[in-house]
Amino acid sequence: MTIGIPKEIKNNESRVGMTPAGVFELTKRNHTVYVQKEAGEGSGFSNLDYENVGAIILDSIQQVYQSSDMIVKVKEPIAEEYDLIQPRQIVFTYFHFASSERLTLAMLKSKAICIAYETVEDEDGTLPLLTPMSEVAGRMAIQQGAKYLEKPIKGRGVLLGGVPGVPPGKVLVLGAGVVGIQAAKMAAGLGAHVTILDVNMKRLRYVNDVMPSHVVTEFSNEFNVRKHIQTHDLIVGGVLIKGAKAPKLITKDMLKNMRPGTVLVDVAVDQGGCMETTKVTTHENPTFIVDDIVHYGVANMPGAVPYTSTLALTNVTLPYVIKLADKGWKQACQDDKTLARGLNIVEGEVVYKEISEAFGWENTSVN
Ligand SMILES: NC(=O)C1=CN([C@@H]2O[C@H](COP(=O)(O)OP(=O)(O)OC[C@H]3O[C@@H](n4cnc5c(N)ncnc54)[C@H](O)[C@@H]3O)[C@@H](O)[C@H]2O)C=CC1
Ligand SMILES: CC(=O)C(=O)O
Ligand SMILES: [Mg+2]
Repeated sequence: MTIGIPKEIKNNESRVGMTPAGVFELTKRNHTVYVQKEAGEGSGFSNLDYENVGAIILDSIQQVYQSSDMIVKVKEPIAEEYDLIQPRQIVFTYFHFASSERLTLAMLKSKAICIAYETVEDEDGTLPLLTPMSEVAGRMAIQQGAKYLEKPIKGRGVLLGGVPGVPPGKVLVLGAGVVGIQAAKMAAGLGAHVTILDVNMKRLRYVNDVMPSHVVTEFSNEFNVRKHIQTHDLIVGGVLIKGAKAPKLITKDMLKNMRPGTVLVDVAVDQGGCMETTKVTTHENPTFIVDDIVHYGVANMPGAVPYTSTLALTNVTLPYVIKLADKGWKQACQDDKTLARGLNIVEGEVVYKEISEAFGWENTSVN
């Protein structure tokens, strides 16, 4: 198979879809790998690093898309990339379709096979290709939140860890999944008081077992959310309903009950956000203010730490890339149900029901 690795063009996205180690595994199996010039630079990989393991470097993104049966990348295609995608081309990347009707329509029109990292799902319901990036984003949420709590950038002016004689800051984490647990762990490590909410009692029991006593679990319901937003300095949104739009746990009317300078880091922004006033932002311009509340809505948080994130992502994607390359998508998905759950759009048809539901569509195909 021919496999193409384009350079990411989303704002401040420095990850790349494959490392030289991944290319090595594919060329060893007689696949051809095209890498766009400088695609790996932001993650510390030169053109020569790729050439040394048998990749062919192409000058332009157009050449990569035109030459490849399968595109392996990181982020969802952005508007400039829509027309590059070819009918029956496999595109293996994050898509987050439920948050963008425009992207969904463009991919339907392309007649490509869109396999979304974020819905590849193991038998036990875990998401092996989302997990490492959620680990990164959960940890980063506290780093970012701590920074935006500083007064010069309109935060409340609270030091999360406090100091001797002064109580620590308070962090509220919505969702005790991968993002939530990593955020709670980082916040607890800084000495902050942490409250973590989920609707899944198994997750809360687990958190209660493994976290120190200044991480307190509570069931997630509107009453508890309304109560805690009044007293917490930093609120991290990490809820997910697989493949679907995130539920809005913090509505606009609730902002007036928060103290000015409270910081909201809505990590779930890529699935539409779990806070009503969330908007997608970029690393260049990560925050905005609504009713004196600081909002952070970067949808590619791990893109800012590519040296860590590219390795963490490609560690988990490579085994599936190899299966797709060796067998083609149909056979690979027949043989591996985990991978098959990643199929979102196939040649003009939505094959993942939460996506059609997100837009209220009954008909799932275009002609
Ligand atoms: N902005 C970014 O750069 C990144 C965003 N993400 C996003 O972060 C989100 C969370 O991802 P993960 O932690 O991996 O998901 P996960 O599936 O591990 O955890 C989600 C948790 O939300 C809980 N939940 C569902 N409804 C809830 C409710 N009403 N109240 C409280 N909890 C509720 C679930 O029970 C689950 O424990 C996803 O949308 C993911 O795409 C992940 C990585 C990077
Ligand atoms: C998961 C995701 O959207 C990201 O890593 O950017
Ligand atoms: Mg994202």
